[in-house]
Amino acid sequence: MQRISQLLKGIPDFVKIVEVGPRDGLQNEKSIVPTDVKVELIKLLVSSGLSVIEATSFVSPKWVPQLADAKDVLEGIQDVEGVSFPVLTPNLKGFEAAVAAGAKEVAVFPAASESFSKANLNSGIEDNLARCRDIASASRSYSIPVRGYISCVVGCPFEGHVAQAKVAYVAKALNEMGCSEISLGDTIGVGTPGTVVPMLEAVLDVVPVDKLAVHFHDTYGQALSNTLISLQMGISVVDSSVSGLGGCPYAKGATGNVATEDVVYMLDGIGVKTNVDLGKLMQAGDFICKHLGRASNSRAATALSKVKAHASKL
Ligand SMILES: CC(C)(COP(=O)([O-])OP(=O)([O-])OC[C@H]1O[C@@H](n2cnc3c(N)ncnc32)[C@H](O)[C@@H]1OP(=O)([O-])[O-])[C@@H](O)C(=O)NCCC(=O)NCCSC(=O)C[C@@](C)(O)CC(=O)[O-]
Repeated sequence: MQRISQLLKGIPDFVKIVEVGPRDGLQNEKSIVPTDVKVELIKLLVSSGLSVIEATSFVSPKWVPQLADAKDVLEGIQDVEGVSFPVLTPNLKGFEAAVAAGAKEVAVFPAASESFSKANLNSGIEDNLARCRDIASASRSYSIPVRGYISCVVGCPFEGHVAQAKVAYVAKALNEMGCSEISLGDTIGVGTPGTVVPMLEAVLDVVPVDKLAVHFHDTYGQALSNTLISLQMGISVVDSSVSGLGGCPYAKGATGNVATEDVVYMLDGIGVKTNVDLGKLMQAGDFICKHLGRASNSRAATALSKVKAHASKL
């Protein structure tokens, strides 16, 4: 027991979970999910206790048709108080539309890989950072916090391994432009603690730990190990997606983010507070999985549902 507490010593007492299911989770779904289903999903997630839920993106509907209803989604949750609903904005056009629709927090999303940046945003890293700076500067006049994502922090579907120095370069740029939080994304889920730790060390040299978040996709089943090692390095913000929804259009077979239910189950198990009720979170997961007609990718939710079904038969 003594040994275990030694190993868990560096882990923060409280972890903020940033739920990205309604955005990252749904953005690649082929069939358009109706706006009222998205709104209901967000409200169910709110009732589980989550304090930050990324609601949608103000991107080109030609690039991401699934999120073409961004304005309507924000309208549907405008009466919900006490929760942050950041939205993705790739350029000033998206930023202005988001502000007009009532967004109170936005996120920019450069990549650490040139090829991924071009595929995802039709612009290279430097051009994209210039757009992020424009958004960061516009946001100051509205007092709107800007979150910065970095995609491909350990691997890129086009270029393979991504150098830590490139990630640190983009992280430093986002920090200098005033981003309130910088989320490090293993977009295609190829990282292991062997690649994640050196990447985090390089970023921690240029950005304070309390500004960092981690964003792991679970393609190779490494997301929980990568999350735990990041917490051991002092990071206290974790992005995750209810039921592990999501994928990446540029990497065949890439899966969604680590499931929020699995993160909450692990954190509950090691005594770290999240203020998220796992049972209510599972109801949100059930709701969206039923709508999509598929099983949950959360191992914890699947196991707990089976235990519950078995108990109800006794
Ligand atoms: C950046 C652009 C817009 C450039 O796309 P572009 O085609 O180069 O844009 P453009 O400036 O040439 O304009 C072309 C058309 O798009 C319109 N347009 C231009 N901007 C907007 C906007 N904001 N909202 C709505 N419409 C817009 C613009 O008005 C014009 O309309 P038209 O005259 O042809 O009718 C495009 O590439 C785009 O929308 N990309 C977004 C892709 C995306 O959302 N990817 C998924 C999110 S990233 C991610 O998931 C990774 C992350 C963050 O989760 C981290 C991780 O997992 O690791």
